[in-house]
Amino acid sequence: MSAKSYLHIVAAVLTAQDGRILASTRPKGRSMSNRWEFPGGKVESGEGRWTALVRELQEELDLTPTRGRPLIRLKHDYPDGPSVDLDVWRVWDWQGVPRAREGQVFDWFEGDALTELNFLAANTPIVAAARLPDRYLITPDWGDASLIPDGVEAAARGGVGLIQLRGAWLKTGAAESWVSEAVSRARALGTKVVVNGDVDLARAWGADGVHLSARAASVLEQRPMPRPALVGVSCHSAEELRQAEALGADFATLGHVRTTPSHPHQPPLGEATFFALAEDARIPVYAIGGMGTDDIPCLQSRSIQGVAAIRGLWPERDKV
Ligand SMILES: Nc1nc2c([nH]c(=O)n2[C@H]2C[C@H](O)[C@@H](COP(=O)(O)OP(=O)(O)OP(=O)(O)O)O2)c(=O)[nH]1
Repeated sequence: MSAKSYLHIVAAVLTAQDGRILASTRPKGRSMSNRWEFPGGKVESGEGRWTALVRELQEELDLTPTRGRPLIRLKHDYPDGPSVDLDVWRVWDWQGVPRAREGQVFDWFEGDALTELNFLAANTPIVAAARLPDRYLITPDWGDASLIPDGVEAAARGGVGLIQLRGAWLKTGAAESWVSEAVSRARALGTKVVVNGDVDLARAWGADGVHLSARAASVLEQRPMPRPALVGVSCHSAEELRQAEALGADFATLGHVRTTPSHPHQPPLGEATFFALAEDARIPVYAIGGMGTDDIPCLQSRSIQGVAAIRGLWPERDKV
């Protein structure tokens, strides 16, 4: 049997300096018209990916992108339409002012507002990737939770866009005040905060979402919090990734990629297995386990969201 053929599509998540993202409708007369999408189109035969993206943005919006990187790549089979291999890029810099050249409607949206638009069916994970940053910090499990708000603020100031609050301290009496302080300081800097494991606490404390273990995710039939809340799942295998996708999770962490002090006796996935699993995933994936910011360029060159880490991202104690 011959392998199914997929149309290679490039699309751009144009991200302005204030963080807003451009989305546009498919023009009348096209398939799936009026649904929202990210600007882009088919790669022509023999054309490079970036060249195709530049051409599509010039044709559709009169813009020339000048800086970008792969964001997410996934395949989708439309039941009554094409099978597409969506190769989506984050673009931060461009020349020109966008103008609709094909009768489409476009606008700039905050990340959360994107979840309210009627996007093409393939785009749910793309919207998740567009909303998520490349660095995901998990708080260390310290006895002294009073350091959490300052640490969270320092990390947010350093550009960490997503933080998971985790640790035994979450169950202590003082936790609520540390969490609400951390959430409000992070939010003021545009950083989101999710709570490890406990959906009720995440809701009660006004966090931006929850991060679940694969085991906790496996007993759920649907997302425990509706969008725009974020739902993440810790995955270690293809099976757990499929489970997270079926649940409608916004993202997964996958690891551990390398041996780490926190898992000294468990064999790591290793980079080859990590990349094989992550590139096959249909939701954004963060590499976890011995990873740091130095790994981000390599991960991004392969359309992987970024890194999740404790040690690799928690600010030095003297900066807290
Ligand atoms: N540009 C773009 N295309 C997307 C996105 N999501 C998604 O499923 N697609 C699909 C829709 C189309 O089947 C294909 C894009 O091809 P295209 O935009 O060149 O298609 P087209 O205008 O020639 O229209 P048609 O052939 O589908 O009628 O990829 C997205 O976010 N942006």
